Amino acid sequence: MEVALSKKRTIKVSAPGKLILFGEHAVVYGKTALAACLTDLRTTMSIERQKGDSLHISASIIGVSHISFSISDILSCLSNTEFLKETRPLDDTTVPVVDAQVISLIEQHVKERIDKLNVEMSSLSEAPSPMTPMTNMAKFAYPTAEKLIVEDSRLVSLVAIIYIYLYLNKQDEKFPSFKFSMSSNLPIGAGLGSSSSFSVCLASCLLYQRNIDVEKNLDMVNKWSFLAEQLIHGTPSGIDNAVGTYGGVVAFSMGKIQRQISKIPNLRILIVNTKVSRNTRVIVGKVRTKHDADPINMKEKFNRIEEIAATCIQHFEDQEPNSQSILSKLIQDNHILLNEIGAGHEKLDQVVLIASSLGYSAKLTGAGGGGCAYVLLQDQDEDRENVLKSQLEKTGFECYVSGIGGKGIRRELNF
Ligand SMILES: Nc1ncnc2c1ncn2[C@@H]1O[C@H](COP(=O)(O)OP(=O)(O)OP(=O)(O)O)[C@@H](O)[C@H]1O
Ligand SMILES: C[C@@](O)(CCO)CC(=O)[O-]
Repeated sequence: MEVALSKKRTIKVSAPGKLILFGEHAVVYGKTALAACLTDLRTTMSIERQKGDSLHISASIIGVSHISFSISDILSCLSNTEFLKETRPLDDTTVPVVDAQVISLIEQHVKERIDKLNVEMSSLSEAPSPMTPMTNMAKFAYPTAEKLIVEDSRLVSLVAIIYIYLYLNKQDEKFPSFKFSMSSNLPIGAGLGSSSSFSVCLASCLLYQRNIDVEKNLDMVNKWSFLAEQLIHGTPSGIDNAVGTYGGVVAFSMGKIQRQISKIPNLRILIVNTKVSRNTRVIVGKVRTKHDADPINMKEKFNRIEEIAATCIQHFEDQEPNSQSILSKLIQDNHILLNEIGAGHEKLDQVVLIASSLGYSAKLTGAGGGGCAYVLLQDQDEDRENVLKSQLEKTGFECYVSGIGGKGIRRELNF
């Protein structure tokens, strides 16, 4: 495989968010889940080659309007590790791994850079801060023996960019200088796969820059985006990045897509954001604690969740003309089970209640604990839908309409 640096100056791609129809959390324990990519909610990223010795990152969506890192500074903070010396040809057999020591050093470097920038900026009166303060100071722990605390939720994305950039370019003598820019119309940390769409874009841009034709090597995108997801989430099942990479509607279990579902009915779905911020890593950890305390009971619930997903897949494949009432029941049952395993939140129940008072079914989607739910809309009853939307919005929720299915990773520039 050709791994020379691309001569193209700018690479631009987009990747979709995802909607888990059935099976979140159970999928982390090897069960089958059903998920679809969100046609109209996407993250876009571009990488531009530039002169010099820096990585410049612009990502207002996560509160970073602009920040730059000197590549030689990053390399010198890793000089006592083996990471840069261990080079392997970049082909589809390379399995990227999370190196806790390297991650820790990069993270420290990122923090120091942010602190330095903040000090510099605060000394300039009236100057806009490059780092918008975030109110939600989520705490993360990496999936290794060595527990690292990252105090700011944007930090992990910067660490992921630097780590995967180094990984994919370390076989060269000279590291290229890039400018990364990203934007998104997905809500962040709301269960719609904002992190996976970011991860898929990051992997694709960096692979394109290595001259790898991403559209012909989706398995590589999936593998490298899974690495970014591990940095952000800890122990993801891989469903989110698989949907973002391959697109469509998929049945996923045991780390891979088992089936692309081609015969999907024309589902009309309303996505409702409770605006309760939460973090997937934390909610997955909470479910894990419950599982470890009572594995038999939790496994039984995961089995029931899997049965729900399997019933839905069967209905889609059989092209049942009257699947609405069956789907409604599956949605209600799955939501109850998600509450029982510890993924619920009172605001999500409020969405379900409002929906059911008007004859609709709804369930949480994604990790839960806040974030989003979806409502299955029915025949075109515009008046009733308008009442539903206005009641949800009056309660303080935000509604989105998006198609499901379609393309995963997509080139946005003809490069
Ligand atoms: N557009 C983006 N650009 C850079 N980083 C992002 C972007 N979107 C998400 N992230 C990273 O992902 C983290 C949020 O991930 P999290 O998994 O909690 O939310 P989610 O992906 O929306 O939810 P879920 O995994 O349940 O679908 C953010 O804190 C940030 O580090
Ligand atoms: C909660 C979860 O099942 C879905 C998050 O979008 C976690 C995962 O599969 O990695």
